[in-house]
Amino acid sequence: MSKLSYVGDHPDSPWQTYLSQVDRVVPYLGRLGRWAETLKRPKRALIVDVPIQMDDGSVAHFEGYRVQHNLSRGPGKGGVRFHPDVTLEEVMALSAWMTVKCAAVNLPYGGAKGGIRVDPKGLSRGELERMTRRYTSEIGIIIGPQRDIPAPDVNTNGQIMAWMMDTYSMNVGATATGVVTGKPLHLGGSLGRVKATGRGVFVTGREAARRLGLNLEGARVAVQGMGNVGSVAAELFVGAGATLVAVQDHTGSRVAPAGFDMATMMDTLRREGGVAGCPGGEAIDDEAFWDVDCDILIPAALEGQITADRARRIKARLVLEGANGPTLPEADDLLRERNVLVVPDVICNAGGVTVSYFEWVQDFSSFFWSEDEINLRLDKIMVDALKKIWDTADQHGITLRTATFAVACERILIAREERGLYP
Ligand SMILES: NC(=O)C1=CN([C@@H]2O[C@H](COP(=O)(O)OP(=O)(O)OC[C@H]3O[C@@H](n4cnc5c(N)ncnc54)[C@H](OP(=O)(O)O)[C@@H]3O)[C@@H](O)[C@H]2O)C=CC1
Ligand SMILES: O=C(O)CCC(=O)C(=O)O
Repeated sequence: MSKLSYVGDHPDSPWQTYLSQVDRVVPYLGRLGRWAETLKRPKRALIVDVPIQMDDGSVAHFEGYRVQHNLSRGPGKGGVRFHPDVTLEEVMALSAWMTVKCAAVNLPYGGAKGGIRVDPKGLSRGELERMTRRYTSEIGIIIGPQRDIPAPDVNTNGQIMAWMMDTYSMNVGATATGVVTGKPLHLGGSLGRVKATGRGVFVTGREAARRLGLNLEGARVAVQGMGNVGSVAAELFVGAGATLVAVQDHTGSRVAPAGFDMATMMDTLRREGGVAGCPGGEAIDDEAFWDVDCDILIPAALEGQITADRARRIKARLVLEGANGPTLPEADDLLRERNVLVVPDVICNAGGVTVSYFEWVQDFSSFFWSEDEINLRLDKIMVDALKKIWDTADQHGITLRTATFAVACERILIAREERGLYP
C-alpha cells in the first residue's frame, strides 16, 4: 500500500514504531491479516488552530489535534496531551496504541488521542483555561459521549477535563458528563481514576514479577517520570515492600541505593514540582539513570526513551511500560535477547482507560460505585487480560508486546470484518 503523504520517514518516530509493531503481529493474524492495512492508517485526523487572547492582550495561536485511529469496536477513547513537542504524527501513534489497548482489555471502544503543541507551564491559569475551551470547541465537531471521549494525559488533569466537559456542554445546550473522563468527583468523575493507571502498572508488574520468581519485598525499583503514572506506581510498589532506588524527571535524576522515603518524595513533588530537590540519595547524570542497579524499571514519561544503547545497559529484569511507546523496536529486540521481560504499554498502562470506562458507565447510569468495587474490578480485568496475553505469548513463542497486539488486533479486525465496508 502507498505510504501516507502526511507522515515522515524518521525510523524512531512513534508512528514508525507503531507500524513496526503491527508488521510483527501480521503473521499471527491468520485470515484476518488481509485487514491489517486498516490498522496502518488513522480513520480521521483533525488539525485545529487554537487562537487565544493572552493576559498581555496579544493573540497567540496554538496547533491542536484530535485523531480517531479506529472506531470499529466503539467510540474513540484516549487522552489529551499538552506538550511543546506534540505533533500530528505523535498523536496518530498515541491514538493507534489506544485502539490496541482498549481491545487488549476488551473495552467497547476504538482508539483516539488529542493534543496541543504548547508548554502549559508557560501559561497563566486564565490562558490555560481559554486555550482548553477553544480547543474543545474546535474538536467539538468530532467528539461526544457516543463518538469520542477524551481524558487526561501528559500535563492535563481533572481541572482541564472539567473545562472540556463544561465547554462541550455549553455548546450542545445540555450537561454531557459522558463527553470526557478523568473529571473531578463532583462533576461525574469516578473514584479511583486518578490512581488507576499507576495501579494498573502495579497489578501487571506484580503478576509479571510472580511469574519471574521476583519477590516484590526488597525489589529495587527505578522510575522515569514521577507524574501521575510514575508516582502512583512507585507508591504502590513501595507499599508492597519494594524500594524506590532511582528517579528521573525534567528537574534531574537521583539515586538512593538504600531507598527514598516515599512520603518525603511525594512531598517534594507537591512542593517543588520535581525530584531534583528530594532529600536522601544523590544526584546523578541523566544518562547514568539507565545504568542504575535495579530489578524493575518503570519508564513513565514519554516515547522513545529506551533506545538500543540504553537497552544494552539496563540492569532490570523487568521493564513495566507506564508510558506509551517508551521502547524503540531495536531496543525491544535487544531486551528480549538479554532476557529482560517487558510488559508493554498496551496492557501495562491500560488501567487508566479501564477506570475511564467505569466512569463513563457510571455517568450514563448516574449510579456511582465504591472505590473498593472499582479497584477490585480493575484488578480482575488487568489480571485476566494479562493471563490471556501470556498464554498467547507462550503458545507462539512471541514477546508480550506481539502477543498483546495479537489478542487485540484479532478483536479489532473481527469487528472490522463483521461490520463490512460501506458502501
Ligand atoms: N495519565 C494517564 O492516565 C495515562 C498516561 N499514560 C502515559 O504515561 C506517561 C506519563 O503520563 P502522566 O503521568 O499522565 O503525565 P504527567 O504529566 O503527570 O507526568 C509526566 C512525567 O514525565 C516527566 N517527563 C517528561 N518528559 C521527560 C523526559 N524527557 N525525561 C524525564 N522525565 C520526563 C515529567 O517531568 P516534568 O514534570 O519535570 O516535565 C513528569 O514527571 C505518558 O506516556 C502518558 O501517555 C498512559 C496511560 C494513561
Ligand atoms: O483514560 C482514557 O480514556 C485514556 C488514557 C490514555 O490516554 C492512555 O491510556 O494513554
